[in-house]
Formats: sequence, C-alpha cells, structure tokens
Amino acid sequence: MVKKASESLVVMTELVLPNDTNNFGNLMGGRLMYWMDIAAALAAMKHCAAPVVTASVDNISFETPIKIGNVVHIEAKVTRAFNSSMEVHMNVWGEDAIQQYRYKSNEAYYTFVALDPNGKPRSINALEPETDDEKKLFEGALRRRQIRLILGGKMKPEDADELKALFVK
Ligand SMILES: CCCCCCCCCCCCCCCC(=O)SCCNC(=O)CCNC(=O)[C@H](O)C(C)(C)COP(=O)(O)OP(=O)(O)OC[C@H]1O[C@@H](n2cnc3c(N)ncnc32)[C@H](O)[C@@H]1OP(=O)(O)O
Repeated sequence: MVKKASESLVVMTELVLPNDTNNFGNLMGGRLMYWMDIAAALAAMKHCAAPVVTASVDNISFETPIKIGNVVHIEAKVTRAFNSSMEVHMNVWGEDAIQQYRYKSNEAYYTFVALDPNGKPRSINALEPETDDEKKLFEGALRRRQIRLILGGKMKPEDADELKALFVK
C-alpha cells in the first residue's frame, strides 16, 4: 500500500509552563525534544499503522529560545519510508499569543522503526510525496539515512552510494 505524505501530518500545540523552563525562563531543550519525539512518533504511526520506536535523532539546533508563557507548535510529517524505518521531519515554532506573533524555533529529523507483535522490525507502507516541498524532502532522505547509518555504525562509508554520488561525477 502507498500512503501520501500529507496523511501522516501531526500538529501538536503545548503551552510553556514554569516546570518546563530553565532559570532564564526559556523552554528546556530536553522538554522540547520529548514533545518532538511524541509528535514524530504519532506521525510515524499514522503512516505505518503499527507501534514504533525511535531509532535515531539527527542534530537539533535551538535557533530561538521559546519563553515561558509562549505556545509551542510542532508540525511533524513522514518524508520517506524505507523497509521498516521512516524519516519524520519537524518544524517547531514559538508563539506569543498575547502579542500575536509566531517565530521559528528549530527543525529536526527523527527516524522511527515499525515493530511487529514480537517487537521485531516489520515492513511498512511506501510513501508518495505530492507537493514540491515533500518531493525535496523525499529526495534528500536517502542521503540523510546513509549519513545516520554511517554515524550509527550500521553502514560502511564505502557502501554509501547516494553520498558518494555527491562528490564523484
Ligand atoms: C501493545 C500495543 C500498543 C500500541 C500502542 C502504540 C504505542 C506507541 C507509543 C509511541 C509513542 C511514544 C514514542 C516514543 C518512542 C520511543 O522513545 S522508543 C524508546 C527509544 N528507542 C528505543 O528504545 C529503540 C531501541 N533500538 C531498537 O529497538 C533497535 O535498535 C531498532 C531501532 C528497532 C533497530 O533494530 P535492529 O535489530 O538493529 O534492526 P536492523 O534490522 O539493523 O534495522 C532495522 C531498521 O532500523 C534502521 N536503523 C537501525 N539503526 C538505525 C539508526 N541508528 N538510525 C536510523 N535508522 C536505523 C535500519 O536502517 C533498518 O531500517 P530499514 O532498512 O528496515 O528501513
């Protein structure tokens, strides 16, 4: 079965409360990553209709702090499905609901693996990108997968054909 990228869309909204912040009154990075993990896992489950586990989290840059009392918006969507794993892209914004403005906080890629009832990786639906943005993310996903598998010790650099093609014509 092939599912559209848009079918996996998850939008999560949270309010930054005192217990979520550091001594500067900014949202803690770890709390944000926790919310992102949940939003991305839900997007992955919408795509594969199975329980999932987080296999890896790519680097996250915290561009702009999100202040106490602000709102956090997380948008998560599956970019590409492989055999049992899928990459989820997220955009995160902060919002001052009183002054009524929104600002970009960060973006990230998480990878999830679908599990069968025995807790083993299972095959998943293919994914079809539709919009230009979805197609761009879909195309880059193979390269990003090879980078994270090399870093995770699951792939030899010499086997990363998609990455090598960037440098060797
Ligand atoms: C009772 C029912 C209730 C239902 C209700 C549902 C409730 C559900 C709620 C969910 C909401 C919360 C969601 C939070 C989710 C967590 O936080 S889960 C906790 C943190 N994560 C973990 O504990 C995962 C621990 N790791 C593992 O279990 C295993 O290493 C993995 C990830 C399953 C991989 O297993 P493995 O035996 O190494 O498998 P292997 O055949 O080598 O690879 C399988 C796939 O993993 C990929 N992979 C392996 N390592 C990596 C890596 N480092 N980077 C990227 N991909 C990798 C491979 O590329 C491969 O992909 P495909 O080529 O098949 O597409």
